[in-house]
Amino acid sequence: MAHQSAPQRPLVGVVTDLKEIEPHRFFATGEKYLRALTDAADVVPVLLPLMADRVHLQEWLQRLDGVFLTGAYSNVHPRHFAQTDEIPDTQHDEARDALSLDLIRATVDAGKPLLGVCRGMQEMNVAFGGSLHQNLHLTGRYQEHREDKSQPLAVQYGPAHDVSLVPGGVLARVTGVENITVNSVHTQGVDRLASGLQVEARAEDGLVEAFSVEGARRFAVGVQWHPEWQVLEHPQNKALFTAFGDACREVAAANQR
Ligand SMILES: N[C@@H](CCC(=O)NCCCC(=O)O)C(=O)O
Repeated sequence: MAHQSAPQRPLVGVVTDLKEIEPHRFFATGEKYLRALTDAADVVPVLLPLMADRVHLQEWLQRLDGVFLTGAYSNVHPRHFAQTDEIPDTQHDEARDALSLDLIRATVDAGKPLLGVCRGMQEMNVAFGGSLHQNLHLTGRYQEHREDKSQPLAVQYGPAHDVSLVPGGVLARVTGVENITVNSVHTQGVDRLASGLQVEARAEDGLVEAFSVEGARRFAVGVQWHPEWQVLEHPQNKALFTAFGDACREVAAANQR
């Protein structure tokens, strides 16, 4: 009897971060993202090392069924979206910028699903020509969006504010609700939204908290909050990961035909 290959869960590329752990450099990512991908999206995460100088994007994209962009304490370097000088004492990760920004455009061009969280959402906006506020709290226009680092993680990633979902939008359809209470762990935020991005959610202060990519052939969404945090305890966040996983399953099934 011919061997019937078991249905295989989609493979999803996860962009890593550069970590200096003396005396070496590592490419790493947060466990909570990987567990949300396995437990809520039901996909198999594959870490993508920050080796834009060694690996052609298409070598990955031809084999991946989707791409996931994690959050990170580092910030997108302002040279990618503004002429303003680098703000002193800001953590950057230029190796991640070098991979992520090109990978975002290539992923959407290839019609592969894309989900960006926090820094990943900010990268999507920059990758398509948008800009970021480098210090939301200094603009005088927004509520506090930073976490209190003196608090336990459960508080830092706990409920912080509500976001209103755009009626009829992707997130409204996926979650089935009009508002979500989200966590907030970010210093930067969307200033100019890139053309071609559709607002999906806003905070009470008007800050863009989520968008989708207009014209993307598959699911392509960025959210400023952290839906991966205790994802199974938050139905809307689980629905977001499930929708991303479903889009990746469509790609995987098409590739198996
Ligand atoms: N550095 C950016 C993005 C914030 C972000 O992604 N925070 C995540 C913290 C660590 C984690 O949960 O992975 C900003 O400050 O706006």
